Amino acid sequence: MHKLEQILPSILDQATPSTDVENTPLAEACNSVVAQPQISQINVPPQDNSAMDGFAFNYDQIEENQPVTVSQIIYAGTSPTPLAPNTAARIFTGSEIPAGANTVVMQENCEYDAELKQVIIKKLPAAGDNIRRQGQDIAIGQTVLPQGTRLKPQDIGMLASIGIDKIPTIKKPTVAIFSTGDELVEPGQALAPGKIYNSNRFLLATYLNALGCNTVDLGIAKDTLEDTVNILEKASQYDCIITSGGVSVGEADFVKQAVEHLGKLDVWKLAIKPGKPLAFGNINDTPFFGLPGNPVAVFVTFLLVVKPFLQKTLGNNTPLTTRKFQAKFTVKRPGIRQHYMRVKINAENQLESFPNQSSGILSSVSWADGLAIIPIDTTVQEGDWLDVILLNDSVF
Ligand SMILES: Nc1nc2c(c(=O)[nH]1)N[C@H]1C(S)=C(S)[C@@H](COP(=O)(O)OP(=O)(O)OC[C@H]3O[C@@H](n4cnc5c(N)ncnc54)[C@H](O)[C@@H]3O)O[C@H]1N2
Ligand code: MOO
Repeated sequence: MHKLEQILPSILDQATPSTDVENTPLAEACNSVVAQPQISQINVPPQDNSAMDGFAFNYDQIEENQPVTVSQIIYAGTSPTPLAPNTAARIFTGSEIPAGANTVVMQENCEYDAELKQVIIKKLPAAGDNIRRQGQDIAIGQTVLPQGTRLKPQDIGMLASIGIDKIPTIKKPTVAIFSTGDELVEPGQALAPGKIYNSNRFLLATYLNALGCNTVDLGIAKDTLEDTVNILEKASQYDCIITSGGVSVGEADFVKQAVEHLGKLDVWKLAIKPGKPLAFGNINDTPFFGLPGNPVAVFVTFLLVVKPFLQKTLGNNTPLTTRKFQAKFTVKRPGIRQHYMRVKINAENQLESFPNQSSGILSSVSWADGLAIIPIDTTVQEGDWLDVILLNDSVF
C-alpha cells in the first residue's frame, strides 16, 4: 500500500496543464477557470456618486438650520450640471455628484419644501460624508482576478461590473465516467431485490461540474471483463476517465484487469481509509482513475487525488483548506491506513464524529463539516488537536 503523500506527487506529475483557451459568455462562465489575468478598463464607480437619498452641497458654503435653494434634481442615470454656488442639489442613491458639491446629507436630517425648492439642513454631516468615490471599488488598471481563478458567482457579478461580457477561460476537460456493478439501478426506477441506487454517478458528475469539467456519462458497465473493456475503450477518447467500483479483489471486479489489457496501471492501493483500492494509470495516454465503489471512498479519493489532478490540468491549484480542532471523541485502535473521519464542528468548536464511519455510509459526508485526519498508527484522546479538511471550503 502506498502512503498518499508519497505517491500523490508522481500522480500529479502526469497532469499536463491545459493551454487551450475558449471565450466564454459571462453568464455561462461560473466554475470555469480564468485563462488570463483580468484587468479593469474602467473605474467602479465611474464617477463620485451619492450613498444616500438626500441633498448634495458644498460644505464650506452651507450652514445648519438655514434655508438653502435647491437648484437641481439629479436622478440616478443622468448627468448633472455643476452646482450653482451656495445652493444644494436634490440627489438620490447612486446619482452622480455634481461638480462643486463635496458632501451629501441624508434626507432624514433635512426639511425639504419641494414647491419652494428649498431645504433646511437640521443636522450637518461631516465634510465629505455619504459620497462613494470614483474607483473606490475597482480602479482603472487594477487586476481584479489572477489567471487560474475558478469563477464563483460573486466573481461573475464583479466582472459584469467592469463591463466584461465574455471571458477567456481554460477549455473544460471532458471527463468520461462510468459505474460498474450489476446491483445498480438509476434513481427513478423501481428497486428490485438485490439492487441499490447508483449514487456515485450523481456524486461524480456534480463534483466534476463544480470543478469546471464537462462530463460524458457512459452509464453502467456489466460485471464482465468484456463489457468493462468495451466501455473503457470508448472512455479513452476523452481527456480523463473516472470509474467507480470493481477495483477490489472480488471475482466480479474487472476494472484493473481491463485497464491492464488496454493500457497501463501505475498505482493500486493507498494507505487511506476510506479509499484503499484506488487505482491510477492510463489508456492511450488518457489518465485513468479507478475509484472504489463505496460512495464515501468515491468522495474521499476524488477530493484527495482526482481533484488536485484536474485542478492542475485546469491551471487552478487551490489547496484543500485544513484547520486544527480539538476532538470530543477517542480513537482507541491505531490504524494501518490514514483515516479521514467524518466530523461536525459543534457549538464549542470541538469535533464530534459520525457514529458509523463505514465507507458505505454516504449520509455521513452529507452530515459532516469536515474530514478529521487520523494519521497511521495513531490513537486519539479527547482534547487532542486534529487537522480537519473543511468540506464547505474545500469542495466548492
Ligand atoms: N476481500 C476484500 N474485500 C474488500 C477489500 C479488500 O481489501 N479485501 N477492500 C474493501 C474496500 S476498502 C473497498 S473500498 C471496497 C471497494 O470495492 P470495489 O471498488 O471493488 O467496489 P464494489 O465491490 O464494486 O462496490 C463496493 C460497494 O459499493 C457499492 N457501490 C458500487 N458502485 C456504486 C454506485 N455507483 N453507487 C452506489 N453504490 C455503489 C457496492 O454495491 C458495494 O456495496 O471493497 C472492499 N472489499
Ligand atoms: O476504502 Mo474502503 O472504502 O476502506 O471501505
